[in-house]
Amino acid sequence: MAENPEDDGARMSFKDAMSYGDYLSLDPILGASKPLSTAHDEMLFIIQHQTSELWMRLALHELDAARTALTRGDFPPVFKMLTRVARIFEQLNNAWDVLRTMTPSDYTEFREDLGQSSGFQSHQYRLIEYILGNRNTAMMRVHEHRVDLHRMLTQELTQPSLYDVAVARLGEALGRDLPSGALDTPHVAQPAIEDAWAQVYRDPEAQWTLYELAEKLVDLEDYFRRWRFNHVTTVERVIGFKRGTGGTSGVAYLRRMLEVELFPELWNVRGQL
Ligand code: HEM
Ligand SMILES: N[C@@H](CC(=O)c1ccccc1NC=O)C(=O)O
Repeated sequence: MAENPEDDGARMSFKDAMSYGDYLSLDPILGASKPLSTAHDEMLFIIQHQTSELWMRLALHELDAARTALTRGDFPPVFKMLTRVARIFEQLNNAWDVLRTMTPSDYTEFREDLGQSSGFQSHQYRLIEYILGNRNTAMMRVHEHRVDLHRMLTQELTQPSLYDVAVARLGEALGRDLPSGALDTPHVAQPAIEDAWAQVYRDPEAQWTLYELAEKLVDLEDYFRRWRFNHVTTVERVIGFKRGTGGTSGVAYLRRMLEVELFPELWNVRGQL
């Protein structure tokens, strides 16, 4: 006889109680995948982006809380949250395997329907970059028509980045005065910061907590770089060297973005150990 979960005590009526779908707001979530064309692969394209945005939402939640904890010098939760963010990026990196099943022929069927929309206009992606310290304000203009989103980005730039806060903790622990940099420009490598990290790496036992923080940040950037690399490789595979719908040169633009370093001193220091 087939199993009837009711016999095992499962609640079967949700007329008067919150159900799974209620709790997760599945009606709006699932109702939001709305292909514009009849092309079979457009659903894949939409779901891929929507799930990415949900994971980015979680990454932002974690990064913001990590920054708050790091500001008060509470390291253990910071480590836990940064590990989770690296795992989220790993998840996003693995997701490219699904999207790669879409060929150029499949994509061409609906690319025109995308108009001039592009991932370039993802405000959450930009917020992640801003919170990590890559604060290129030129990227904000595409959000001018959305006052609420523009305000979120502007508000992010009023706070020190996660990396700025990490450097502040580093300076404190070593008793050194380290440069703090501007809030509204991308972080630029500073020899004094590199030297401070070098002190940590030369004697990890003496500053174990900062050593662990440094490695968590490197790990995070490592996964982030892999995301950028997977993106540009997928883009080349699917649209070759066509211009992007967002108006950039496409692959050439994305290749330049591969050169962006979030925590440059942490990479540079490796050469001097
Ligand atoms: C077939 C799949 C994809 C293609 C052909 C593609 C293409 C492009 C191109 C050409 C650009 C440059 C901007 C432009 O001119 O449009 C771009 C930027 C971007 N795309 Fe994609 N993309 C794809 C999938 C994805 C996915 C799955 C995401 C995940 C959310 C994503 C997120 C982004 C982001 C965040 C940018 C801005 C990058 C930056 O400014 O550094 N893309 N994409
Ligand atoms: N920039 C892409 C279009 C694209 O990928 C896209 C379009 C709308 C929403 C998300 C997108 N994904 C990433 O850029 C292209 O040029 O084909």
